[in-house]
Amino acid sequence: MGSNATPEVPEVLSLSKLKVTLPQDVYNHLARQYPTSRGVGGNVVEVTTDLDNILECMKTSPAETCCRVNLLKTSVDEVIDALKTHLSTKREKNHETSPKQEYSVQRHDTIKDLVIIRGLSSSSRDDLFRFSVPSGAHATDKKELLSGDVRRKKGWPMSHRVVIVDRFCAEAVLRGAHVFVKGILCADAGIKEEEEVAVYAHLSQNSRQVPRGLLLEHYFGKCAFLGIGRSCCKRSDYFAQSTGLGVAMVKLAGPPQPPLNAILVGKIMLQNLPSVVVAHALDPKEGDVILDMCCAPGGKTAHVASLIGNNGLIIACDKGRKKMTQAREFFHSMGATCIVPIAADSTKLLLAEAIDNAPRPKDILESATSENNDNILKVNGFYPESFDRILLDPPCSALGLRPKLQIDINTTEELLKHSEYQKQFIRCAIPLLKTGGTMTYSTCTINQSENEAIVSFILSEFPCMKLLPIPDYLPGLPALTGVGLSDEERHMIRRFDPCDKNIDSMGFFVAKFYKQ
Ligand SMILES: C[S@@+](CC[C@H](N)C(=O)[O-])C[C@H]1O[C@@H](n2cnc3c(N)ncnc32)[C@H](O)[C@@H]1O
Repeated sequence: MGSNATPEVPEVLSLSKLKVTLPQDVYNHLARQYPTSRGVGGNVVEVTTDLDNILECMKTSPAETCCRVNLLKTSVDEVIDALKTHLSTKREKNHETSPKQEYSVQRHDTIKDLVIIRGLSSSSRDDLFRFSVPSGAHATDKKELLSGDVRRKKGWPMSHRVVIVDRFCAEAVLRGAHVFVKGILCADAGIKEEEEVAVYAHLSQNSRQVPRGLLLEHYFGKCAFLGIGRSCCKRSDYFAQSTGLGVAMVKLAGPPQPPLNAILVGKIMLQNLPSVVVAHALDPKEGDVILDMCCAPGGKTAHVASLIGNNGLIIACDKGRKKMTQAREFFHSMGATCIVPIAADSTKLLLAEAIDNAPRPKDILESATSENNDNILKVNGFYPESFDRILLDPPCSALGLRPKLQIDINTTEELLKHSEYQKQFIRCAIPLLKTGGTMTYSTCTINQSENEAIVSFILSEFPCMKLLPIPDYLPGLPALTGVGLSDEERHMIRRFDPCDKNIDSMGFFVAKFYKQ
């Protein structure tokens, strides 16, 4: 930098001041999809929304935590009792109460295996940014920090030393995780074990990288305040170790998240509400032969097994072999014995035209072997008309996931590529489905071209496929207008907006089809 250049200063923001942005053409593409209101139908309510509201809500986690109860191992009542006891017990040793956060634990109004946990204090603690928190026993020795006016001018707190984490770590923290050392990029000098620190998320601008281990005075990036935590080790250990806890979060700038780590393992699964809606929309029956085409990490597959009490056959497929070995472990931990994991490209699972006496899925599995001694069967595919139900939850732009502090999509073409890939799964799924069978399609994106436009594609390209109404007891909004779906069709679908005041959840889409 030349001597006349303005010295760089970091951009230090509170979560409420942070704006999640999109490249202009992506913004325009999405903004065109959002009319100002949608109709009312069943338990579906009218909503006025726009893309800016959605982007604003994306920064924080949903205020409610959803625990899906694994009915294979426990009951909803047992889970509610255990969660109430757990959340009312002091956890000072783990730094998790200061002051103690109260939570309500309730059965969901209409979904039989869902328990909702909600923090009872104000939903957001962005005010912490002003550092009005009283200095506790572990507060920083302020004298050490008051040395520089520079520090104040740069916008760093005078009351706490600072730790800056990468974005992925930051998003996990806003969902209730602690900071693991490998997520820490930069920290003030002199941080001691047990010291209270202010934690920030680094948001890279123009792909600007921050080398791990940087001292705070050398940091000039853009960052947002996440909350206050207690350091689990001294500063040098952050960067000397590759695993372990770096900072235990004490107060979050976003909605409080209940501490549920390692609680009721195998008996509950933390899932977002719309993800729970998917298996209920599929409505599996005992004895069904079901294909889950994109199953990893496996939350929805395990849910389907829970709903049929292991009485049926679920073939769970994902392209990644490693993902499938992990999914197999997960299914085992959930007691989901009716799931057979396979690793394959689901867009290529369709074998030749229907043949007389074609082997059924069960026969194909019985004659398959595992190539790598990892119990993942090698299967080349299945014959047409093989499955009673198909669950298709394909890769998508994930523009509904929360919290999201930054969006990685650069062009509209990237969005359009997702929908082309989704169509490949559909072209394979429909012949594999039995006549009279049903298919549930879901994504975790708000992008209409991967949602409503895919429904239109299925209805126009495959006359054998009809939309089926998702039952009224399952919450959600109707589909967007603009891609030729009738009002009746839009109300058969469930869409979830991140900014919906009635269901504070992530962006999601679920549609169900019948093959006639
Ligand atoms: C949205 S995720 C599925 C999440 C999963 N249904 C759940 O609830 O845990 C999409 C998955 O599709 C997988 N995938 C991508 N391309 C695939 C392909 N051609 N065949 C099978 N799986 C694929 C990815 O590996 C990823 O795990």
